[in-house]
Amino acid sequence: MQRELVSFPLSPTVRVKLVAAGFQTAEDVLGVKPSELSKEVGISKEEALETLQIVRRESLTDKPRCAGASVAGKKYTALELLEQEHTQGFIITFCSALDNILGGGIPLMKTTEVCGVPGVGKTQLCMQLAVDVQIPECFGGVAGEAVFIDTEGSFMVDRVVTLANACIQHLHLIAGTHKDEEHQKALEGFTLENILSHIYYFRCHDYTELLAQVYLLPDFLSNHSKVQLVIIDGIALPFRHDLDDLSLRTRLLNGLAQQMISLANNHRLAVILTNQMTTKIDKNQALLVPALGESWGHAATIRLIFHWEQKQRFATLYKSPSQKESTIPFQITPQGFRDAAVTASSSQTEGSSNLRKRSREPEEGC
Ligand SMILES: Nc1ncnc2c1ncn2[C@@H]1O[C@H](COP(=O)(O)OP(=O)(O)OP(=O)(O)O)[C@@H](O)[C@H]1O
Repeated sequence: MQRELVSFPLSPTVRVKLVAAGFQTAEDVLGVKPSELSKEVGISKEEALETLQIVRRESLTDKPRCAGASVAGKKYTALELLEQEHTQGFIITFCSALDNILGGGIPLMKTTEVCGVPGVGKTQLCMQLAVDVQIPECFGGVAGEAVFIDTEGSFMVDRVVTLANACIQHLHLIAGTHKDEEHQKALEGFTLENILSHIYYFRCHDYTELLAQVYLLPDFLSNHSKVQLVIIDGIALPFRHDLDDLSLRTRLLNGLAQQMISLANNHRLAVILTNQMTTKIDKNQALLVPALGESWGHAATIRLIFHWEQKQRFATLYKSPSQKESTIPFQITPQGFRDAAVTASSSQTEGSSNLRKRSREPEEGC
């Protein structure tokens, strides 16, 4: 890896400082920790992290190019892409209405952002998915593992235990109707202990820790090849409270979004990001919109918005490259994330989601 640092898309100031400090090639930089780089070069920790992210990302895409198989140059026919789409897995949510509007569940190889007001059920979905991703293949699952990055401290292990036990119980019921060896064998490994030990939990207290964690993920994933789901629960909190420099914030967020997209593609896994809602005043109306601004809206491939309508929770598929915009009701039961109890007004609707500002409604009685 002898690519000169001057050929990387770094800011001119950082480039000059790197060269002045004696860093010439990508190889010189990649072995250095962000805090050391910051000290040695005389740049901020954020700039050091961003520099390492850029160099690392560019170097990764250079590798296949050097091997004579450029990623950029690799061509697929539409038929190959169609086959890829058909073989692409999904992680079921245990809410069949949500799975349906998503085309089968949370897709692997894509980034999905879940936005919503506090208490609407974002973390509940994340914890549910960390369990569901482990469902064995013969039960329609992807038999994977999960990485859970928690910026808000919302992860509750007791709750995961409840969700996991409910899932185990559900699979036992299904296995009762398929009394073959494959299902019985798969169930033997699907224990509470195994489920909990295949959720890798990281707590990040600020955006530096979050960026560092994301920066280290490729190495972690190389050693944990069964990980099929990476969750960042609370993407907005570290960036909304600790960072005043808005242009730096945008650059760091763009870098993070790019990193998550390449993780999803390179490791064939699903990425889930949760985001808060914030109030935007538009034509004298207060609207609830996802935090982090409009440019962040392009970061994830799929965007779901969870919201309340009176006493009912709803999920709106707001953005998807392949599925139409739809709204479905859901509920959080003691067993986990589930379909809403059927009522006349809670059937699937297209489009229109009322995301206007309104005070938080009380819980549904479940
Ligand atoms: N055992 C349970 N039984 C029923 N509902 C539950 C249970 N545990 C949690 N809930 C529901 O889930 C809600 C919390 O949802 P969650 O933590 O996912 O919110 P969130 O959207 O992530 O909010 P925040 O942005 O504050 O993290 C609770 O208010 C409650 O309604």
